[in-house]
Amino acid sequence: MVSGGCVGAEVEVDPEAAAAAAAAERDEAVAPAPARELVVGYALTSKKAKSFLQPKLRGLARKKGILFVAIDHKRPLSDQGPFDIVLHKLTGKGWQQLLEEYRETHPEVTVLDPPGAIAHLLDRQSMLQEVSELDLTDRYGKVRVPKQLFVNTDALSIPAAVTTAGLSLPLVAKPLVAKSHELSLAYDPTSLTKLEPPLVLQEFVNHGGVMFKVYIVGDAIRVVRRFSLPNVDEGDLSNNAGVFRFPRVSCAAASADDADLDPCVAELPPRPLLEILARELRRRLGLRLFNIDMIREHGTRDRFYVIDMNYFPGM
Ligand SMILES: Nc1ncnc2c1ncn2[C@@H]1O[C@H](COP(=O)(O)OP(=O)(O)OP(=O)(O)O)[C@@H](O)[C@H]1O
Ligand SMILES: O=P(O)(O)O[C@H]1[C@H](OP(=O)(O)O)[C@@H](OP(=O)(O)O)[C@@H](O)[C@@H](O)[C@@H]1OP(=O)(O)O
Ligand SMILES: [Mg+2]
Ligand SMILES: [Mg+2]
Repeated sequence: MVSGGCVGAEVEVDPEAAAAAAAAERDEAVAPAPARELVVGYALTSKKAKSFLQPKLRGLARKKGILFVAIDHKRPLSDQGPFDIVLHKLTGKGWQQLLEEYRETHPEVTVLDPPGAIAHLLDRQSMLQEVSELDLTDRYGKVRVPKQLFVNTDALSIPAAVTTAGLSLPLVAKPLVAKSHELSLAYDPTSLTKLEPPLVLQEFVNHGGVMFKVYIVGDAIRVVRRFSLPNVDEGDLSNNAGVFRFPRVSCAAASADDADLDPCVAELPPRPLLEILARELRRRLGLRLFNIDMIREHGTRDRFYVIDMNYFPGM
């Protein structure tokens, strides 16, 4: 290993690492070169390209014969490439149309994922529909969606609409557009009239302040714990009035993987349950690259709720 990051710093060589590097070089020399490079065209914002295409990933990919090539999203894709895979997370209408045309004329290219399927996750009204229809119950647990209501009327009519729909306070108010992360918590009927539709109101489910982020990449599943909002009790309900805004909570939340947590709260959802859920959602949504935010209802072992899904999230 080489220590000292700045130019002119003294370089110290770790003999073990140097030997390993030399061995790897030898292996590379004798290993057969990949038959052909796999070209992955990517259309991402510069922020996303930076967070996703880190040097380590590029290096690993190169070793496996995978090359990442930036796509110019303003030019027809047929004039670029050729690509084996197109990886994208841009939302403009012009881009969507270019991509659809390309999909029709290039069925041999894997587009990750079809724009129509992604659109389903970009709207919080349709986002959780498949989880709700799946209504998964097996011997490992149940997976539900919190009761929710889409609101696109005058804010003054929200309390009545909430009563009619049978939703209980507190409610999490989420902007309809999933790219917006300006969420809030409303404890009382009056604060509901201060919200700004269009939005989705979701019953707040107590879950002990820990959530599970389940990442799905094709057949692979990875789960991590993150801190989340704490439980709300009866006292909080009677003592709090107003709208509590909590923008970008998931970005602020630290990983809860190494924390000293109550095991009943921290236990990861059972793997077989996640496998069925991921397989079914992949099939029903037609997506291969997304994540599911899950919580366990506090005081239960096996009742889970899906509260959010994101296309091509930060991994
Ligand atoms: N129904 C709910 N019950 C309890 N807590 C919730 C509920 N919905 C959201 N939360 C809490 O609020 C956080 C943000 O909600 P959500 O994940 O829907 O927002 P988001 O802005 O789409 O997040 P992301 O950055 O993951 O896209 C969750 O991570 C969780 O801590
Ligand atoms: O950059 P992007 O637009 O993809 O931002 C995504 C972000 O990933 P990044 O870390 O790669 O930026 C993710 O963050 P972490 O959960 O990993 O903290 C997550 O918040 C997604 O919900 C965001 O996607 P969006 O909901 O806005 O589409
Ligand atoms: Mg989320
Ligand atoms: Mg989200």
